[in-house]
Amino acid sequence: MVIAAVGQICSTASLSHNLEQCVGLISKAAVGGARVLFLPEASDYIAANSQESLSLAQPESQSPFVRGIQAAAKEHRLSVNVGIHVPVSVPVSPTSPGSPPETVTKLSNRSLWIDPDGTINHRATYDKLHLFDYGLLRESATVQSGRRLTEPFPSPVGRIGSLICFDLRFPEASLALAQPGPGCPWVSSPAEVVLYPSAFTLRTGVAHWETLLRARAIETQSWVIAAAQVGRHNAKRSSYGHSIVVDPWGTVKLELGGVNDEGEAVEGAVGAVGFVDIDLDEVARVREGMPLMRRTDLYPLS
Ligand SMILES: O=C(O)CNC(=O)[C@H](CS)NC(=O)CCC(=O)C(=O)O
Repeated sequence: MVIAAVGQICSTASLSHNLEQCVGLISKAAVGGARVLFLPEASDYIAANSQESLSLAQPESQSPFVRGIQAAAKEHRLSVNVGIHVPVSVPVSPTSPGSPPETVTKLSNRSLWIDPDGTINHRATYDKLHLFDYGLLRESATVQSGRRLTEPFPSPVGRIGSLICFDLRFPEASLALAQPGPGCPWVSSPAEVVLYPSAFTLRTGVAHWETLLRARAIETQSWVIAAAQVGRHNAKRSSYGHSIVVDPWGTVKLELGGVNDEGEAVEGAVGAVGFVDIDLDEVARVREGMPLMRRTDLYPLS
């Protein structure tokens, strides 16, 4: 058994305030005996609009937010998974034939893994593949979709498959990580834990959040860990909260607080940290007890 901690924050456009929240949670997680802390998507900031989001992003290697998380992870000897934004240069097709190639700056919506010595595990970096365009939110206006799944990587709580938020609605991605068929390069070492750091909306959270997370755990026969943003980020935007850990049988092992109907976090929900014993034998027991032999010869995953 290894203790994992899940932290819930309310990011705003103030990176220093967001860092403060995360560092506080890293310390609480360490005091509680956790080996790993899972933090939400976009822990570095949630901006009020596209321009602000683009202007706040900093390269990973120069970001005071990332450095602050690295220093706190090292101080407390703890692994940390955290969601950030990083600028990326994206080629655009020339406006007229013969004009020079141009680029625009967009963002990667990135999940980072920081080891207990404070270094970034670059093999564990994942850039969100599916972008959320719904209602007033147009993620594709600022974010460039990632180019690949990240091969499941070892951690103190088992082999991890990283996905982010809206990726939750695409079961093929989690199946490829945790129940890979022939043709997946990591077929011998599938994920045992699937991550969905998130910032879900209220409307979709009430309707879908827990059901989707439990379904992903049940069908991948994996632990599912979803650290979530909660409460009001700015005048226009709130997140649903309810960070969850689900075991490979689909039982909810941990759930943190959410928001009221107005989108205000309930008492204690911002800055909450929860602890779960991750029992990896449970993955083996569930997978051996009920083998899910996919007929990917008839319905290929890719
Ligand atoms: O905006 C940022 O900076 C960080 N990114 C997010 O919060 C993203 C894109 S707007 N949110 C989601 O994917 C919510 C998905 C969701 O709510 C659903 O699938 O129902």
